[in-house]
Amino acid sequence: MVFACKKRLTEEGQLLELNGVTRLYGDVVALDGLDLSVPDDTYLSLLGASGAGKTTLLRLIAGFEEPNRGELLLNGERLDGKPPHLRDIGFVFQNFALFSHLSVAENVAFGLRYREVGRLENEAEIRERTQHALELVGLEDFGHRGVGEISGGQRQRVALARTLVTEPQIVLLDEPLGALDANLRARMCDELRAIRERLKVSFLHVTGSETEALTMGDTVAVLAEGRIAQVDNSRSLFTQPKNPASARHLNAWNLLSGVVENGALRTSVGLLPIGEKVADDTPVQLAVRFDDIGVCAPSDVPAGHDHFEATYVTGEFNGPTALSFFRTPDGELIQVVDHLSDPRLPQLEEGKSYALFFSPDSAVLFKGAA
Ligand SMILES: Nc1ncnc2c1ncn2[C@@H]1O[C@H](COP(=O)(O)OP(=O)(O)OP(=O)(O)O)[C@@H](O)[C@H]1O
Repeated sequence: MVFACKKRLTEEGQLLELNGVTRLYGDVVALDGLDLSVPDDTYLSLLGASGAGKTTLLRLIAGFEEPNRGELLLNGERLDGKPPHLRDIGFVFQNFALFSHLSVAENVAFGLRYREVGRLENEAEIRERTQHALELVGLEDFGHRGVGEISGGQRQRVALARTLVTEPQIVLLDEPLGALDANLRARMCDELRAIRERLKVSFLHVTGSETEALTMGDTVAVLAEGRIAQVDNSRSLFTQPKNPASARHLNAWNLLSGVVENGALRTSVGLLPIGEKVADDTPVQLAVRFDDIGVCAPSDVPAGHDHFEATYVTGEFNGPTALSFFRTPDGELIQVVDHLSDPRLPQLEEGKSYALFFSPDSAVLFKGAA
């Protein structure tokens, strides 16, 4: 049995489009004129900090809430105003929301038996579709078990099967790995991607974890202050963030704010040269990645590098990488990453001042206030 293809794309090949979507809660602007396109047959990660509006966005797409302004289109047809059960959209909740008194198979079959539109009554067909959905998520032998008799990762897969059995055009996943322990999370990352690739249904996966977003998504969208800051593939986003909001969300870039003065950047750590011509008094932020900074004695800065001084505060050993924290004279915290397989940093002494140096080519300049 093959799940039916109900897709009819817009001319641009977009499955889901959000145009100027705004959602207000009293004075709180949860989404602020947000634009987002989700192509067909894609895994899109949506990365945002706590309170950025991730859940609100999913709830609007699913139809649990309506926007104050803007439009949502699925296959070119307006979604806003349509009740959730008519939207053809699957939703996997963070806590899985399974029925504890029903078996795995009955949880999956629930949507087929009781949905308002297209309800199935033929038991053989319900059984066949349920079994197929369980096979898709690798749980074909678990249908008879209670949901209390399976592991966290298996519960996650039951929640996914329960959504997939209804053949949605797109599946929304709200922090789907949040309830799993770290080892299981890594395994489920692979499984979710594999299931999606077999099905060719678009997944929109929201998460606050940059590693999860970068690992999972063919494309990653960064949500900041109710808008999309950048949409890109993982590598481009990580290596070339286009604005400070994206850089901040990647948890891999130091940001130094300042103002251009005689062709250089006046920052809290002193004057830093900048590669491009920018008018004086322009507010600018300079971003340098944690792993592009070297550390040495102030007298040993290698030629061709920019540098500033900061005091070593402490280090954090994470296994393959070590993170070192420095504080600039006016209190900014700077992070430097060293890789165990290729260590670059000298022995560091707490409270001692060092030169933090970087190649001007590795720094990214953002014009505009912080
Ligand atoms: N029902 C509500 N009433 C009032 N404010 C709300 C409501 N729901 C969300 N908000 C506010 O809207 C903003 C976005 O909330 P949302 O839950 O979408 O964020 P989130 O990115 O999912 O956060 P988290 O990762 O912490 O779950 C927050 O400032 C939140 O406090």
